[in-house]
Amino acid sequence: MKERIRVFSPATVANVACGFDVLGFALESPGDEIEVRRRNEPGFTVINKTADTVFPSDVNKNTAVVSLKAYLEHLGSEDGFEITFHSKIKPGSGIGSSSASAAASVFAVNELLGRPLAQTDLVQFAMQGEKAAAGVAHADNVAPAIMGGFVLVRSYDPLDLIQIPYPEELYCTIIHPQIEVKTEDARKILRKGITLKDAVTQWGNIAGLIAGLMKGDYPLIGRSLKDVIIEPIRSMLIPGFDEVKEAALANGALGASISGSGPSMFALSSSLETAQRVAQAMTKTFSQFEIENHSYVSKINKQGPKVL
Ligand SMILES: Nc1ncnc2c1ncn2[C@@H]1O[C@H](COP(=O)(O)OP(=O)(O)OP(=O)(O)O)[C@@H](O)[C@H]1O
Ligand SMILES: N[C@@H](CCO)C(=O)O
Repeated sequence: MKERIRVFSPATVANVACGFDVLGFALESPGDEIEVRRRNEPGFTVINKTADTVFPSDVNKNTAVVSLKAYLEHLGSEDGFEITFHSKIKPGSGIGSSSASAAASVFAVNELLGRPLAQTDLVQFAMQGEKAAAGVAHADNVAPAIMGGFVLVRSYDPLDLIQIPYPEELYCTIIHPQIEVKTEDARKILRKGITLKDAVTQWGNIAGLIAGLMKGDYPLIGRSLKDVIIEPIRSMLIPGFDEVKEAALANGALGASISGSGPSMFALSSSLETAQRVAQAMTKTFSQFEIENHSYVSKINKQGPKVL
């Protein structure tokens, strides 16, 4: 039996504008890179070998360990593991930093143990990591991180995850301003109730987005990438949000919104060239607000985590 394994686990964009808590997709890059080694005794250790990223090494708080414990408990295993982080998405970035780690550890150990569980069945354990990080076991980051592509959380109870086909030539631009927004905090500011009018608009858009992805209908995707419920509130935490979004649309993006709970913003485009132009325009606009930021342009990740 193998004693160690090194894996990559992808960043993810949750919500995708109109799909709060129910839709997300995975990116080819960036992601977390971890090595998992079986210990000779029970228990867990976390080693941070990243250059400058700070995240909890406390095994009760790190999402990689919390999710792994839930997975091992399910298997009735008392094995212990050492987890070494070689690279890490910045926590609080809005591109699924906590979920990439949660997905990475359960995927890695499931591989080490000879795949006792199907990949989709790992999502429920990674959700426990999200609960530790955000206070809520939302699945819209961990499900795409583990399954790849676009994943719809049709239901939480029972958990019903649907992979949504999408056009091959879809590219994502991410702009990450150097401010931190914790998901836990960004959830507390949301209104608890919504009007029927907003609900009708929102479910029209989420249905339109799913249909647009499945049909490869770019104009429909663009018309549907709208959020009248969450974005108007959370965008107040992102200086320059309206201008940066406008810059993305003016440069050919199909649509743009907040990635997860922010502060990162995402835009979808129908070609690499457009996605790169959109990245330049968004980053330039953020800079006008004197906010340091960096951008990523990525294809959609098809497979989820991979063994390195
Ligand atoms: N392995 C880990 N990686 C990153 N953050 C972690 C990890 N373990 C625990 N955390 C905690 O999770 C929180 C960051 O998660 P949070 O959901 O707020 O941000 P995110 O995952 O980058 O964003 P989003 O979920 O909006 O995409 C921080 O409080 C951090 O301390
Ligand atoms: N659906 C979650 C995603 C966090 O990345 C939220 O918006 O709070």
